Amino acid sequence: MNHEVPAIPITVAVLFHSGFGHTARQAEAVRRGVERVAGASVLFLTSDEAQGRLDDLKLVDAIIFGAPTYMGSVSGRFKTFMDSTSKPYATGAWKDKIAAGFTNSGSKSGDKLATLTQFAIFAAQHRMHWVNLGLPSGNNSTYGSDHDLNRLGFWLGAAAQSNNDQGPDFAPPESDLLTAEYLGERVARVTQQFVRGRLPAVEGLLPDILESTS
Ligand SMILES: Cc1cc2nc3c(=O)[nH]c(=O)nc-3n(C[C@H](O)[C@H](O)[C@H](O)COP(=O)(O)O)c2cc1C
Repeated sequence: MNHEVPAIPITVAVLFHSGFGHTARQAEAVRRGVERVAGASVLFLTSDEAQGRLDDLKLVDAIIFGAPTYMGSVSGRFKTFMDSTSKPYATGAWKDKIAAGFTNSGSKSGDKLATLTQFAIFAAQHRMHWVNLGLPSGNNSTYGSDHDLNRLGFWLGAAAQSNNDQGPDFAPPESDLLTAEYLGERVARVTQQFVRGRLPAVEGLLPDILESTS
């Protein structure tokens, strides 16, 4: 029996800020990952645009948050967006949506974990379900390299690093963009599984699955 998740239509918002274009490259990679999944479409918004699109965000199934790490936290412009969401917070408009996050910074660590943690707490305050990166850490052995997926070794979300003297045409490197793509695809697949679980129309599938595993 085929256990592939059927192509359930879902919308995933990729919602990000980028001051100089590096995190925007990462956001585009997340978008490509989502779009690889049949049935998934993307609402691609900067955090400035998103402040005027809160009604549209009510309708999406998942939101992937992205920002550069500035001074050990999300950028100020992204925080302005966060603080503009008190209405969906109060009404529970994002409750039970899927959430995930990504960040990029100049240093290999750069305190990116603080930014990913900030996204996860923000999602929890909105009563969303956090999805982690789902990759083992790369580049942590004698046969590892900077070409590995998750070369920076984060689990909470996707991390990227852009050398401070390189523009967004050159940074972040391909491995970080592929890591971001992986996150986008993972979130889309998890979202489909979650949405499928709430669909009364597919209840009939359950006995088949139980039979084949018993
Ligand atoms: C105000 C400011 C604060 C920054 N703080 C950090 C930091 O805490 N850690 C770090 O590794 N890089 C830091 N950087 C470097 C940026 O994270 C890096 O240049 C990143 O690629 C910028 O992404 P963007 O082009 O999407 O804005 C900072 C840059 C700026 C402008």
